Amino acid sequence: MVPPTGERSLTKAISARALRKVYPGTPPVEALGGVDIDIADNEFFTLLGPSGCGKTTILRLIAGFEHPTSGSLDMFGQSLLDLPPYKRQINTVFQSYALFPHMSVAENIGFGLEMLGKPKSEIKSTVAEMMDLVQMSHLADRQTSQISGGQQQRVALARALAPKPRVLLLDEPLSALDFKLRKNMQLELKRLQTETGITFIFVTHDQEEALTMSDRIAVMSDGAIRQIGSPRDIYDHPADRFVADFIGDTNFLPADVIATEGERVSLRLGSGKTITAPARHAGGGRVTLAVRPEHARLEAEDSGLLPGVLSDAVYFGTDTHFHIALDDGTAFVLRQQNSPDTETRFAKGERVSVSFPGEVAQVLRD
Ligand SMILES: Nc1ncnc2c1ncn2[C@@H]1O[C@H](COP(=O)(O)OP(=O)(O)OP(=O)(O)O)[C@@H](O)[C@H]1O
Repeated sequence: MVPPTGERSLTKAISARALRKVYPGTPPVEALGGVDIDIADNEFFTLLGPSGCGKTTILRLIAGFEHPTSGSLDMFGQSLLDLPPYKRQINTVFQSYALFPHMSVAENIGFGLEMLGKPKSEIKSTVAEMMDLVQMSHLADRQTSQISGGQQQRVALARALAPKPRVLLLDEPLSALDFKLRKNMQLELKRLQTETGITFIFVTHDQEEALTMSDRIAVMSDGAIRQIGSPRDIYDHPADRFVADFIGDTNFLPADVIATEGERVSLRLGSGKTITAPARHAGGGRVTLAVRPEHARLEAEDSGLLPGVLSDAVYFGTDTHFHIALDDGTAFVLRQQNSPDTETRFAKGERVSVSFPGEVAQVLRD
């Protein structure tokens, strides 16, 4: 049976400690430099980062296609390291769906179960259940060479889910789909994860995909994890400059700490004006402030925090992006939502200023 849906349990599906992988070669490549991760049972967990940061290596270690150089890797409390891939109760969905083109949808979905030697009646009922789950029952007898890319993706998912793995690994499974289909499949994947209760570990370099689907995200760079948290946590409270830059758009402003009081700091901005902001990282001196474009306001020259010149205003339908060349030499982008009664108060070339509440400014360590 498919595991029951419901509250995510705190059982650890996957737990890695000091997980390190060096690929041999001249010179050897350290793909993972000692990573700690805990992924909860029934969690939609995403590994997010730029190309080459080590995401796929983590999946390959979990699947058993590669062996770690050092460190531990457990699944539901038991070490995976001496278990061959076929004994791991883990399945993988690849970017290339790797379907058999001359087999029907139903035959493709049942293939893994046949290989496992399951009885015919069980295969039949599981295949029917899986086709229903991915809404492909109406195309059961169609060859997979004669269905669309999005439909092939559904079949690949159904085939991977059919043996009821405890953990499903998904390596950029949506990247071959066009924009609209990808959006639909994002919702679909989240639904499948919730309905089956299977732990999904999803790899992507697309931050929007990660934000919309995941319970938690691990942001990676250079074989290390920079931050693990909920999408909101990572967007609103990036741990460092890399995360703030990689997730969404951010303005970076230089500032000097002039006083620290408990968890708040007073900062002097490039314009000489001061603000108070929450400080999650101790330390004084020069810091970087990160301010999201949608958290700032455009104001008249004298009333805001940072004066400058409005260099461009780009209309995007739902919102307008204002580009401001600040007097201290920093470029700032500010985003304002449009509504039928929004009127642009400022013209290009006009002197303006930028304001934001201290609460929304993130004080970053570099
Ligand atoms: N078999 C291999 N032999 C040698 N180096 C490898 C091997 N596989 C991966 N690497 C290197 O290890 C590093 C991490 O690769 P990995 O495939 O895990 O990254 P990734 O984050 O999944 O990247 P992408 O998004 O491009 O798939 C890269 O520098 C890559 O070149």
